Amino acid sequence: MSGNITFTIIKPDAVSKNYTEAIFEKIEKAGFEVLKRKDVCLTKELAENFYEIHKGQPFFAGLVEFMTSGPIVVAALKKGNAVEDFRATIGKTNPLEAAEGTIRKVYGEMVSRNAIHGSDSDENAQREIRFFFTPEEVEF
Ligand SMILES: Nc1ncnc2c1ncn2[C@@H]1O[C@H](COP(=O)(O)OP(=O)(O)OP(=O)(O)O)[C@@H](O)[C@H]1O
Repeated sequence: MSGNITFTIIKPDAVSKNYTEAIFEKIEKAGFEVLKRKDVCLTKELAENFYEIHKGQPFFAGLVEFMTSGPIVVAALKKGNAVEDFRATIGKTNPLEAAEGTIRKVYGEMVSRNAIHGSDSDENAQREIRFFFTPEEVEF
């Protein structure tokens, strides 16, 4: 059975264009409760750890550079079937292929600047929440 918590990052492209509040409005309209959010600046080392699964991909260095190029906003979200539902809400990785009305379609530019991240499994949602929040911050 799938869990009711997922994790998101508003990426530097969206934050620098002041899309953050509009994106959170869209997230809440889609039925998600924002349990906790905070502003973060990733170091190169943290970004490399967060995306370690993509180490070796041709886009890895660019991804790390992009994710460290400015502030991000991270958040834990709650809704039934959270992971799957949130990935439907944000749309496909490439904004050019994302469905109309999805967050990446509306706010993303291209695959390397796609505005938002959403966890791809319950296990990764927990890992990513622990990566960014202290245990005290996520006593939901
Ligand atoms: N071919 C690519 N070129 C450039 N960047 C890419 C490419 N594929 C993926 N990325 C970047 O790496 C991130 C992680 O890729 P992944 O395949 O995990 O996609 P995702 O699960 O949809 O995205 P995210 O993990 O950010 O929610 C993408 O969000 C995107 O920013």
